[in-house]
Amino acid sequence: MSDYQTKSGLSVHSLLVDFVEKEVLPGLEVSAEQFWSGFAGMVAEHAPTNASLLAKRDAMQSQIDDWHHKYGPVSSNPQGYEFFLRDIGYLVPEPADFTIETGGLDPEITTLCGPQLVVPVSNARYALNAANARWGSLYDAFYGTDVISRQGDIAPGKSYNPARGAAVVDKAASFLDNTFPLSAGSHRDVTAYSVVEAGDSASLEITTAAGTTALKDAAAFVGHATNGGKFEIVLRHNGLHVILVIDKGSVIGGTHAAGLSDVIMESALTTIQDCEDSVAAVDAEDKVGVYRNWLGLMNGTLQDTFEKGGKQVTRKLKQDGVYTAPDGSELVLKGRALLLVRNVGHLMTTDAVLLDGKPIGEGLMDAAVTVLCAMQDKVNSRTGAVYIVKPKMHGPEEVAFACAIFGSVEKMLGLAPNTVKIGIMDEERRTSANLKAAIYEARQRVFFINTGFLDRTGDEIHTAMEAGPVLRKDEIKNERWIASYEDRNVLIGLACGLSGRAQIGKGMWARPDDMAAMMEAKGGHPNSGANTAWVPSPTAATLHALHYHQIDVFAAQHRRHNEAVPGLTALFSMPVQAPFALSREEITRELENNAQGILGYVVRWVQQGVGCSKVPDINNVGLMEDRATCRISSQAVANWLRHGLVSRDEVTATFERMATVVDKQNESDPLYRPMAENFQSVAFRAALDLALHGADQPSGYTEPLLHAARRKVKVRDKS
Ligand SMILES: CC(=O)SCCNC(=O)CCNC(=O)[C@H](O)C(C)(C)COP(=O)(O)OP(=O)(O)OC[C@H]1O[C@@H](n2cnc3c(N)ncnc32)[C@H](O)[C@@H]1OP(=O)(O)O
Ligand SMILES: O=CC(=O)O
Ligand SMILES: [Mg+2]
Repeated sequence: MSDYQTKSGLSVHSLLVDFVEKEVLPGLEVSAEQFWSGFAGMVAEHAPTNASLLAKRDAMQSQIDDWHHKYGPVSSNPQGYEFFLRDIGYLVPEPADFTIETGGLDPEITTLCGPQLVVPVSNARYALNAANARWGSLYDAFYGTDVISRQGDIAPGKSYNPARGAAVVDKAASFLDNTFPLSAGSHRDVTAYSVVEAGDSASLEITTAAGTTALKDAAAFVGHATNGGKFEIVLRHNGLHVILVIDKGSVIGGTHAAGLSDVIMESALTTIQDCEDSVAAVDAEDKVGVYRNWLGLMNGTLQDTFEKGGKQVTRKLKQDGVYTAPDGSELVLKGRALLLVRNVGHLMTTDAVLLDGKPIGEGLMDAAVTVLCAMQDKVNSRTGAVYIVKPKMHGPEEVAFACAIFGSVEKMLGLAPNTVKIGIMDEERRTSANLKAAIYEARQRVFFINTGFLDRTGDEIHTAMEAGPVLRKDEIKNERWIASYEDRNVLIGLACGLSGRAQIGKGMWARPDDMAAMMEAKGGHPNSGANTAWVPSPTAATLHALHYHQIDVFAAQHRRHNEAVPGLTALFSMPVQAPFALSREEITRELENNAQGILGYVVRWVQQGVGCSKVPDINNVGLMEDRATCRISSQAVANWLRHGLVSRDEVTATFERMATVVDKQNESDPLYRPMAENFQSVAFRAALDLALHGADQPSGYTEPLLHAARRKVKVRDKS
């Protein structure tokens, strides 16, 4: 029996047909006929444009390659380079000043500022955790990370260390003193937090050894409730809630004079459920798995049962919190982050659906199916909006194309125009260089712009592949081009009126265990005028939330409003280095570092379908690796190969050597198959090919090789 069924002229994999017809459509006022015929129409309409946009990327890249062959690096003639880019249509005319017009957005997007968590939606356990990461324990975040020293008396140890606990309570008290100062004294000395009712209103009374005091800003007290025997006091600052949990019966509360057992922070205001770079979804089976989780997040039914700490745990979406406001009215606090979904970009195709026997654009399918699932939204947007984050678009034309796709989806599903909002990832060079025009194309539906600096770095290397050898990957980050890219994004966003209307976001913190360093670095994000920034985990969200109490983002945006936007010369200033500026040892070490990262990431992707992993670098620092970070490493090696800093044999030998290191790192994983035993294995070959053939990959993307390898392994494992 064929795996495919004919639906309005498309061949659709039965797994997708069943999912759509049996799991998504029931309960919606969309018939199967309406969905498939609408989908077939939109695929037929958009497939040719999709193909021509991809062809244009390749054509422009080869023109840029030719320019470098003729003139060398950009620095040889910056004005000539810019002129050339205009001439080939890479740079387009800037539109006149305008203000975005998007309506119907939730406050988490427009008026609240806070962390944005990203999670692979394919992993239900993590996806649920990420949705629930709206609220996080500050005590746990302090205790469990290096924001409090892990050395000496306050080291964590195997069981609870009361000295570390005391350091946690002390640090939390400092946060409370800075954010919710008392009229007299310190939160450190509080012996009782009590809600006192007087007539129709209630107030927060605070007692210290010196007597009775209160919050300096009495209006910061916004609610209270008794939940499961714990008394909870809700405070608000910069729009974000903080909950003081009073529980004298608990281990921690029992040691605190006022019984303060935790401080719960409003943490991930928004969470991106990712169908893209943190996910390995290569066929109909995988894609349906991804969509099923997204559906469950939308209709509130997703749950996952797993073992943790020797116990079976079932994780579900959190309910909203209900409190009593000081005036006696009800205060409802949303239990979950506002969920956004990242679709894939315009590049890849999927054989889950065939048109004339050929795979269709995966982005077309993602748009249709993720929006259809979102029509079952019972727990997410209060305005009925659907938030799609669209990655890897090259320039305004591709943004306009994404908007046209969303428009077609709205039409086929009977949704009002502009129900589907777009988050523009500024992560390809042509988008950065034409950002104002790109935002203009989406002005009626844009809900965020953000700097995906990881993909952006990969694209920078790939675009300038022929210009000369690139710097080491950590050095690239410190160059002027990236500072100007970050600044341009904020300043152009402000000029287009995003302040108070949409998010201006910053990128990922890719060292998930280095939270002290994150706290140093990420304060710069709100301070630069970004109202959100990506974090890799719920704990990171709770910690990064502290920054939004320290910094008033709208004031920062106001401060920057009239700052001049850096010009294109700075944006195109990525240097190339003299071929022999590095010692042999430095070259070998960098090559080893890249090889280890690529292998460590790719092997789990290909063998196990894990799209995002924590992989140790050469200094044994755990790095979040996804397709974007892998793009950087593979493009960096490909570039050095192209310019003769390393030879093909050297690259191969290094990958073989590092395979042994990666095998050792994974030795406790029962599902892992060592690579050093067989250098012809699919995983090893895929990793090596990403480097050896990196220069030939479209825009330097990793997914074509990764998908092909994973599909091979899936077929082999099944047979
Ligand atoms: C360039 C880009 O596109 S960046 C965007 C794509 N990247 C991402 O989405 C990164 C998301 N982060 C992750 O996937 C993970 O944090 C990783 C892979 C980096 C590390 O994962 P692990 O090695 O499993 O982390 P670790 O063991 O420290 O922590 C696991 C715990 O943290 C939770 N956790 C970790 N990351 C997340 C997350 N992003 N969302 C929700 N929960 C998370 C897990 O649920 C788990 O808790 P549980 O046992 O209660 O379920
Ligand atoms: O998607 C994010 C990036 O940095 O790339
Ligand atoms: Mg990216």
